[in-house]
Amino acid sequence: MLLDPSPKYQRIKPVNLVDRQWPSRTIEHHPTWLSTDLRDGNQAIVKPMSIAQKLALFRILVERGFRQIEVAFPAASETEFGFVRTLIQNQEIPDGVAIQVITPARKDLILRSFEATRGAKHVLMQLYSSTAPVFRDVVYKNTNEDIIRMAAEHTAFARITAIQYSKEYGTEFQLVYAIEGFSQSDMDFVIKVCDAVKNAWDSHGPPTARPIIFNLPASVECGPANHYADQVEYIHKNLPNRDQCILSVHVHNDRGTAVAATEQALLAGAERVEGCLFGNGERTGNVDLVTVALNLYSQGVAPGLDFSRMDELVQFMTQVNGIPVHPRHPYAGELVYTAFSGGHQDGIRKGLHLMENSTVWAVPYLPLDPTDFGRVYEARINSQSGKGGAAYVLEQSLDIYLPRSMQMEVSKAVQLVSDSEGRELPADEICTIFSDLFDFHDSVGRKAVASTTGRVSLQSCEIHEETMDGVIVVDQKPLPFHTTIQSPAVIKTCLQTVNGLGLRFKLLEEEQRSSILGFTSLVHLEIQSKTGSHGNSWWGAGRAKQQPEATLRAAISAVNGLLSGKGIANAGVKC
Ligand SMILES: CC(=O)SCCNC(=O)CCNC(=O)[C@H](O)C(C)(C)COP(=O)(O)OP(=O)(O)OC[C@H]1O[C@@H](n2cnc3c(N)ncnc32)[C@H](O)[C@@H]1OP(=O)(O)O
Ligand SMILES: CC(C)C(=O)C(=O)O
Repeated sequence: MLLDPSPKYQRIKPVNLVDRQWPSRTIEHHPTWLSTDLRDGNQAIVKPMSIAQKLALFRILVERGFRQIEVAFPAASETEFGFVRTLIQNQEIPDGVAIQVITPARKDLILRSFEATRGAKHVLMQLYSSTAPVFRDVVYKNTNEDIIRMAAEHTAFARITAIQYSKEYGTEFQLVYAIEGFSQSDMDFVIKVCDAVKNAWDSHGPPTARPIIFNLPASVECGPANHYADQVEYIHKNLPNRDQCILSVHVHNDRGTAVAATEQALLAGAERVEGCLFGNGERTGNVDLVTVALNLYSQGVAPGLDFSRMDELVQFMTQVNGIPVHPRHPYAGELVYTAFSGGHQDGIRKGLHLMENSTVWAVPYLPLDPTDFGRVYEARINSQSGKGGAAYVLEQSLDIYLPRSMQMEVSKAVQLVSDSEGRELPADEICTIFSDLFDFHDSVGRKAVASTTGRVSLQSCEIHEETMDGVIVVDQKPLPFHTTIQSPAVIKTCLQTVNGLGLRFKLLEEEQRSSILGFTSLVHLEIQSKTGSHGNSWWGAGRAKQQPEATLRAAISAVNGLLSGKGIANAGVKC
């Protein structure tokens, strides 16, 4: 790299825009979208798509809501030409969907493009030529006058050809004129070219119902997004007959600001956006239509495109383009609805709980609801995670909702493993850690059933209408019991049964919850010394089809935990 890059790289000269309006506007409606996945996306991949692949993608684009689709560069190859023919001959283009094809301003290629579209209903015929000095001097090696003449002549040729093909095949042709290199051009010169194009189109046939679309690309994004918006606003304000034209933008992502440039251009007066799904396309790609659309969605603006089955789309596009979607890609990446860090997990979990009673999305760290796109929020647990993350995993995996002190104990145990082993802990392992820690008895038997290794276990229990009988084994000695089924009575019976151990247990708290999985009980006991002084406390967890059994299992688990030396130091000595 150069210490001083200024002699090599010249700064783009911003347009002199007086009384700029776009910064204080907001976007209220979605633009007209055009997907160029089958053209710009396809011209920039190692193995361009086959006709079958293009057809599958075309159907997906239609299904996801695109009404304008650039399908090919027909003059490029037999495959491109053949694809357009296939679409038309097989009647693949639904009513209301317009196909776009692109051609350079060269008569033979324009003709070939018209030939490809024979018989289609509504065709957007996109011609392109450049107004940028670097193209004029390096590629065309001509003058500004030549550029204007070239644009006008080829537009006139396209108009005459369009009239002829319309007569023969009933096709409605709409002109799209792309000013290649727009953002590197002088804006007054762009206006001259656009004006010449419009005059050529209008003067070579009767008025057309569909307005000309002027496509204003950042063919190479080489200036800041705000400069691009200024350029678009300049055209918007100064183009003659502005109300008879549509302004379209087509931004590449060379500076990584294609989305910002597109959004700002919409504020500045653009009405139509061309781009690709997930930002495919030449070099750094075209603007990502998924991001632009979902940025609107996140502001409460209906985007007119459907991304509700995001993973399917990612999978399809990855396979057809041979280019993966980055795990952190906005809205679509594998990791964008995932939190590893404790603070984020805590905020998201609290937010999701509050959303159960709210309709306005307000979840910290999650700008949108992943379920809108067929995704779910994932808390993934490593050494950066806190209690909220593990608690969320248990809620999702075991349908178990822990009080704060239990969460803290689980978190300590999880942290011990994840930090010492330097790895992520999968949900199953977290369930096992929890089950082992709190001797979780799940007699419903869904997941993670801890085997009872404690001194106390439940051998049998039978629940009648009002009472419960059974046998608790204490140090291998079976002890029958009989109790009413209310929780305090059940816990009391359990504690009386284990009295023979010579220890005193006191009930501190009990929590119950029912769901389709059964009843879940959490019992918090304190162990007390013979003199009655307070010792540590510990929780037990139990689940069963009937509440009294769940409570009994939880009480036994808590006793076992305390007997094995586990304990939260509450108020006194560790027993
Ligand atoms: C910015 C964009 O993405 S535009 C789309 C670009 N996409 C593609 O190029 C994919 C398909 N392209 C092709 O199949 C071929 O390049 C073709 C059929 C268009 C032309 O092929 P060739 O005749 O072999 O020309 P080649 O590609 O080597 O060079 C381009 C020629 O077109 C000229 N040209 C470039 N842009 C334009 C234009 N907008 N209008 C007219 N001529 C142009 C160049 O000056 C050059 O002319 P030259 O041969 O007199 O120097
Ligand atoms: C020709 C236009 C549409 C284009 O693809 C570009 O300039 O990038």
